[in-house]
Amino acid sequence: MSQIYERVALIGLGLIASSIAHAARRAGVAGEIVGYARSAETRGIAREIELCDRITETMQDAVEGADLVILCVPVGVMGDVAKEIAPHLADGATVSDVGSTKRAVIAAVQPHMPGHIHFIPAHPVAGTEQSGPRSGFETLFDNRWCLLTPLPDTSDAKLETFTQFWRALGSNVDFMDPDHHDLVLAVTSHAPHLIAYTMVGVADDLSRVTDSEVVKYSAAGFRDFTRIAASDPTMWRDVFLTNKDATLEILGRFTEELFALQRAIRTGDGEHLHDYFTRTRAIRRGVIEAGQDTDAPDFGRGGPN
Ligand SMILES: NC(=O)c1ccc[n+]([C@@H]2O[C@H](COP(=O)([O-])OP(=O)(O)OC[C@H]3O[C@@H](n4cnc5c(N)ncnc54)[C@H](O)[C@@H]3O)[C@@H](O)[C@H]2O)c1
Ligand SMILES: O=C(O)C(=O)C[C@]1(C(=O)O)C=C[C@@H](O)C=C1
Repeated sequence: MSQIYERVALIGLGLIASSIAHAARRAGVAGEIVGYARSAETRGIAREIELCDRITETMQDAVEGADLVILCVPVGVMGDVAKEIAPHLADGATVSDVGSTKRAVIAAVQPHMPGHIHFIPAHPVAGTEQSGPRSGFETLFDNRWCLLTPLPDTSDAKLETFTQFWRALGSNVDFMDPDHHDLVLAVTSHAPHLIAYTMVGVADDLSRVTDSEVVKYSAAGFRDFTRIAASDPTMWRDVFLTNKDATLEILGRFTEELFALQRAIRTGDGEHLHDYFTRTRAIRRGVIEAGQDTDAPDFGRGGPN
């Protein structure tokens, strides 16, 4: 793969930035990768593991001369970071982000962007419950979606170059309206995280269920909940505060369905339960048969019942 950007600046050296650094290096798409982290400890780790070609002490030094700048910080501070870097951005640079919500990030960042800058919001739909500069790995984005929510006046040429960048990192790229993005992610990521947090909180509240029992006896479903509930609290606080409407809409619907299932259990309405679980199973199998879940076991094609 050949170089796409001369200098890529990563602001905030956590899971996503460190994965971008590894994947960009693997693909050879950046002439130089420059990183900025606000804490001296993180900068020290980043230097020690040689995460980037250069680690800077200030955001200004990181973005100066960069033709691509990616904001890899929690969504709640995107606006502050955008404001701080704005005067130092190179002429015609592309600025992007990796935030899990898009409408609020656009509202926070766009007003600070000078006219010569091309702001292209992005969301790689790939992650783990880990955080920090050591947690990244080069295959994180392989075969995952990266959703771009370009603004109406985005230059076609800059968008094409940026799309090539994410494809080179291993992602499939798709384009979405920011509000639609936030609604889709509320269903597929944000509400499920809140449900996992709640379920683990409930288990923790039960006096008989000690921490060790939760881990020791957890079946696959609950094990996934505990993994997800170990995700970064700052990141997820910001996700919910910046995707309020869509998350509340989905949680409202979720609660209605949950009450209906609760009622079916109480009244012994096995038919309702069976019909419901049959419908949800068909959805899962449909996804697998359509080839949309590359991680999934082969249940949909004649595997175990
Ligand atoms: N973790 C995931 O699964 C995942 C997946 C896709 C997108 N995202 C998004 O990516 C972004 C980063 O998430 P992450 O998982 O890499 O988090 P992380 O906690 O691993 O890294 C975030 C980094 O930002 C730094 N930071 C926080 N506030 C800052 C500030 N004001 N100025 C400079 N640096 C600051 C933190 O110190 C940390 O190093 C978030 O917006 C998140 O929504 C996360
Ligand atoms: O696998 C995980 O740990 C994740 O939760 C990753 C996940 C997701 O919900 O799929 C979480 C938030 C992101 O914005 C994108 C990806």
